[in-house]
Amino acid sequence: MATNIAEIPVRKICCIGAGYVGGPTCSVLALKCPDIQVTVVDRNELRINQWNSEKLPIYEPALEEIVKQCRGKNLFFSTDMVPALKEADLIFISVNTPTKTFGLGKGRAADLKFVESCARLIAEVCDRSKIVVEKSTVPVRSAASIVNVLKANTKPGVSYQVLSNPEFLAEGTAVNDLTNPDRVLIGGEDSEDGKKAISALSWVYRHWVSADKIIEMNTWSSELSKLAANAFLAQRISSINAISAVCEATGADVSEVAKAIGLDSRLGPKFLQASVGWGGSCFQKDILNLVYISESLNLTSVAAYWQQVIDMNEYQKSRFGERIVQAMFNTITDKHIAILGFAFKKNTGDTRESPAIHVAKHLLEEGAFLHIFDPKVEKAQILLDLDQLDEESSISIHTDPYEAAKGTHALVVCTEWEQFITYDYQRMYDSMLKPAFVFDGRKILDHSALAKIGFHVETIGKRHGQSSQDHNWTGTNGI
Ligand SMILES: NC(=O)C1=CN([C@@H]2O[C@H](COP(=O)(O)OP(=O)(O)OC[C@H]3O[C@@H](n4cnc5c(N)ncnc54)[C@H](O)[C@@H]3O)[C@@H](O)[C@H]2O)C=CC1
Ligand SMILES: O=C(O)[C@H]1O[C@H](OP(=O)(O)OP(=O)(O)OC[C@H]2O[C@@H](n3ccc(=O)[nH]c3=O)[C@H](O)[C@@H]2O)[C@H](O)[C@@H](O)[C@@H]1O
Repeated sequence: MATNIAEIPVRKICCIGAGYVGGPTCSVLALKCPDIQVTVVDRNELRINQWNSEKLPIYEPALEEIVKQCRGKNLFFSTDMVPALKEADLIFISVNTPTKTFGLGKGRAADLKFVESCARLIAEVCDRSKIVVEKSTVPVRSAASIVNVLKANTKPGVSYQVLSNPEFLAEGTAVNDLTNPDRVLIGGEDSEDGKKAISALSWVYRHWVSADKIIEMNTWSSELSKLAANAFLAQRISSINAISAVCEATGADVSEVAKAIGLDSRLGPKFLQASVGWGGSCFQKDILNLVYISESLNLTSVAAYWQQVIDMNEYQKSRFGERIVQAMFNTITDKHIAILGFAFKKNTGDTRESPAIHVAKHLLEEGAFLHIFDPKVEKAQILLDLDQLDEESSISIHTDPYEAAKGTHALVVCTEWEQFITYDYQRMYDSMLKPAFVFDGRKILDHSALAKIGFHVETIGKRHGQSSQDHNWTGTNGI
């Protein structure tokens, strides 16, 4: 007889995918739910070995302590997927959903092959009913495909409920975001079994999240909300970055403009930090996915609107690289440049879609030698990102920022690491070639202090050498 979903108590959870989402999410889940056994499985043996070792595969503040506290008690990492899936009452699918690199939708659509292979494996091995939760970010209506694959391969007497439960954590603050989420979305089928499955997952979150933050909705709304949230966040940064270009051309200061905008309570101050451009594994791929979905639905104006958010980001990254060359007398051939920060943001070692990659490649193409320092990114990763596996001659990777700066013509800040703010820039200046430049792509340094030392300073959204009352510029409209 088929097990009814209503009869499934959640005692054991299995999560497929031990990445930036699966690892931290399940670690916090295990910490907050001592009555639930959580097993994170992955086919990548190296990654699983790292989760079981002293040095975790990813860096996230406070994560190591949680893993150490729960691992071996109610938190397990394993490559042995079949028993973990068979035993679980609830399964999270938390695998990567990258942009397709070939075939229909190449360069834009999300590749769901990993999600589909999880659904196939679940149906093949499980002999009792389960709740399957889509944690990965997926195109709207993906749950329907998962249901189809499960139904077509299900063993007799077994049934599934598929829920959408997108993740909103940001890297570098994952533990805090998971512990204190703004909201938890749970999308499910509008049926009795669907509602029971939603209640079961809701019960898991209720161990530490208050009921008012757990939002139940239809599956498609939940899937689309995730793509929309990322698109809105990236759009805000692209918007302030677009304004930064206007500031540089007019004498306005983007920090002052951002402050003024953010004080409007309807807009709020967050995600208005102008930068060298946004990076990370998800904004680009999720917006491309939204563009592709819109085009597929013949919503061409909608597609063009969101595409512009990406185009503006490309423009910003290129603009910064060009500005470095221009300021250094229009040539950087054979010049030595130190790059401070290679991760896509502070407090992570992740370099996926990092703007630093774009800037570094631009400088290399112009013939510069790069001296790169990042507190958390491994040397091998930087060389891989810059396609420099065989030939290292134009790049040196440093473990000390002062060594990276020594003998260079310029410092280029690509990541907003807090320790960069308090470095001894006089010491760096003394060891550099003159004139010595600073290009602050994150607007984190004290520019007047740097100018006093003798640096030529350039930053985003502000003219070089501009005083706050410089009103001499005359715009093209004569004002
Ligand atoms: N990185 C982030 O901050 C966030 C990511 N997301 C979404 O979460 C999903 C996962 O992202 P990440 O954790 O960053 O990816 P990731 O690449 O770090 O980890 C995914 C893991 O899944 C494993 N995997 C893939 N197919 C598998 C299979 N068939 N069987 C077993 N293991 C398999 C891979 O080996 C990899 O270790 C994506 O859809 C992403 O868009 C959502 C919110 C935040
Ligand atoms: O789906 C995802 O992967 C996640 O994507 C982002 O998180 P993440 O990419 O980890 O980091 P963010 O803090 O959003 O930063 C993204 C990029 O924007 C840049 N940024 C951010 C804020 C800002 O004001 N200016 C700015 O340039 C950051 O430096 C970084 O390069 C979202 O913030 C998460 O909610 C979401 O879950």
